[in-house]
Amino acid sequence: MVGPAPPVAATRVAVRRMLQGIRKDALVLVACSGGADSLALAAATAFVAPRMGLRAGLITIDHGLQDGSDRRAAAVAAWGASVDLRPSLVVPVDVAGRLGGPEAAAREARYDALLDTARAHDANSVLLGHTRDDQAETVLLALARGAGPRGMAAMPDRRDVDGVALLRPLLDMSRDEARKACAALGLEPWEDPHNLDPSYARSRVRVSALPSLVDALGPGVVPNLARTARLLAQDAEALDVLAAEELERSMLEEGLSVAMLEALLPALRARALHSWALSLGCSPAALSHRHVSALEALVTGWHGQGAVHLPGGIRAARVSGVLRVLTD
Ligand SMILES: Nc1ncnc2c1ncn2[C@@H]1O[C@H](COP(=O)(O)OP(=O)(O)OP(=O)(O)O)[C@@H](O)[C@H]1O
Repeated sequence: MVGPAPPVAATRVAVRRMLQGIRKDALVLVACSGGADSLALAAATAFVAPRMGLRAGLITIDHGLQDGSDRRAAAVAAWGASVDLRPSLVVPVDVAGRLGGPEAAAREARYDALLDTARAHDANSVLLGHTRDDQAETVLLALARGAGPRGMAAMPDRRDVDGVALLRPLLDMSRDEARKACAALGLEPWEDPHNLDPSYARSRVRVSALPSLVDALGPGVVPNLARTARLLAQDAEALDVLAAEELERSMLEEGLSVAMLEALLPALRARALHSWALSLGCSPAALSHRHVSALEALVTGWHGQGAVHLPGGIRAARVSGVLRVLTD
């Protein structure tokens, strides 16, 4: 008997590994845009899940940003149903009115919709098709933007958000393998025109910056960037735990103790202030390192007495030795 083509087998092994340990009675949803990565992922899940006694469905988000996006989403969902991924759902989202740039807004709307839909269908996990190439691109982009270790830290292969696990089985695979898996299965992935549109920084990284680095330094660049991202994620996790403890210690009834924050190592201080801003209700997509730097300047006294404007109309100021939110 002839087995599946190697890239198809690799996607199935990756999905099987990820799904081990998933509760049998719950539903698994594959987030599928119709692109090569998530199509290969969905095909592997359709094959593997029933053999593991799991129920698997598909969800495709219609961001409504391109003409015909509703028809494409319907076609993806129809394909899902045809391979017995059920339910196979189209979920439209409203990207307008979200904070941040268009990419960040679409991402935030997408994740909200994925998590809400998972909860509504009693799914305990959502599978995402990110690959090693996505990791490498993210690191490079974050490096170029000066985002710091937090921005360069790898996407984890598992993240739990209020009872729903976001799982990324293909993180050790390349995009090329995903494409080959689709080709071997006779699937025709959709090419998102945004992925090639040079007005998006991520597209420029994907189409020219990363390939130039590979040309100059060899193919090891992509896995090495992905490895860097994993190492940074480990460091970031450790620092986040320490920063959370320091933030708690700095919390006084009237606000955050400036003296306590001032005594912290800069890496912990920046993280503690970032978490504080999030706890005030700032959207993660809109909160940038500039906001955190401005808060740090307040703490270290470089900002004078003025208030710092945070996303969402929140104003923070240093008043009598504490940082606190100003209300109008
Ligand atoms: N419109 C969508 N509907 C459902 N899931 C999506 C959608 N867009 C992205 N995703 C999920 O998020 C993952 C990452 O998407 P992103 O757009 O960052 O990467 P991509 O390389 O273009 O992915 P793909 O080739 O799978 O579309 C996808 O693999 C998929 O699991």
